[in-house]
Amino acid sequence: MTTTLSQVYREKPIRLYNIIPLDFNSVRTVPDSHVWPKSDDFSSDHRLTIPIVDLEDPNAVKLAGQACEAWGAFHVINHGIPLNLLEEVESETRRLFSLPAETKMKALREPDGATGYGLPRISKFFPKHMWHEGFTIMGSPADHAGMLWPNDNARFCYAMDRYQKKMEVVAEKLTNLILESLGMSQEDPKWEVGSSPFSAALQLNSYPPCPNPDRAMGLAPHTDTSIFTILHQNSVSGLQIFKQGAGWVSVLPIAGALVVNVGDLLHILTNARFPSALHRAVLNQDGYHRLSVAYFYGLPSDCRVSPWLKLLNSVEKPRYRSVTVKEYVGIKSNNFQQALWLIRI
Ligand SMILES: C=C1C[C@]23C[C@@]1(O)CC[C@H]2[C@@]12CCC[C@@](C)(C(=O)O1)[C@H]2[C@@H]3C(=O)O
Ligand SMILES: O=C(O)CCC(=O)C(=O)O
Ligand SMILES: [Fe+2]
Repeated sequence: MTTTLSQVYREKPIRLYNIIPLDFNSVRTVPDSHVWPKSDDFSSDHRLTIPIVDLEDPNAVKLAGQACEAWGAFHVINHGIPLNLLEEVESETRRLFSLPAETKMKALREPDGATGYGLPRISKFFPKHMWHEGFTIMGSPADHAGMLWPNDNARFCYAMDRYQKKMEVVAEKLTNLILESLGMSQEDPKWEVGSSPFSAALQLNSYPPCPNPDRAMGLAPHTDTSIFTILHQNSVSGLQIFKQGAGWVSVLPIAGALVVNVGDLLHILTNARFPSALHRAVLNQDGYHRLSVAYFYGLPSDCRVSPWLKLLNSVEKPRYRSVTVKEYVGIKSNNFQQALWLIRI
């Protein structure tokens, strides 16, 4: 029997304190639980930018490979997602987070669950809470959406379902692009799983206006556990990517473009040639509400990952041992930023 991510999380329950977001509509000051130490510097370099890859450009393969190697991230344009679908998903996301706190609490993620409303899973690793509320969807959003809007969830569900279907197509295109950039073919990866080799999740993120954006954190630094993540952000900036040698770099929104960032699974599969991008979200200084929608393209829990043999030779040896996704998620749930280091050979 295959293990789902929900089953993996069932073994790692999270305390309610680390799931329940603040009632952002009623707070006028930042409570101590959300004030981050002065030593945390949220500034970034605005002069550098991640590359832009145009999927209709004949050079897209080369550019995507270079971007993954140097940045672990890039903007993608001409991706095939209609602008009106991005707008609709954004407006349904806003509608969800604008609900009263007590309504959102009806769809609170279970302590041992994977989906629903709540703080990010990484909250338990930080002494302070984040100025963030999220809603996680895996497959159909109908159950939790029904708890929020018993009679009026069709529009939300339809938008999220349609978005996930279209995103899967973009993710497949990007996978082929990435494989090609590594000199591999679509048949080269031996995923060792059943009929559907991939699994995905959608994360709706909300960063409400904050009375003291210099001392509160939107989303703390982390890498994603995905192969890669495809992010839509609204027109409010906040995303930053850490670049070796340069520090934190802002990823300013480009209308209609999506941000792709390399996750830990691709890091392992490429033997760290495409390193997973360390990123965070800081808060807007001008009191705007920031929203983002992350599509995590990953592999099923029972899938085994190890560096692709085709990328190895007598000089380049595997840096990571073989792990199942389930095992890796388990290691990350306990050790967070040390997870890749803990599976190195
Ligand atoms: C598939 C997933 C990736 C994610 C954990 C999750 O089950 C759903 C939420 C995702 C998210 C979003 C915010 C940052 C992050 C590290 C977290 O705490 O929850 C990611 C998780 C991840 O990539 O590991
Ligand atoms: O909101 C953002 O810009 C980043 C979101 C993110 O990193 C995530 O959902 O994993
Ligand atoms: Fe992320």
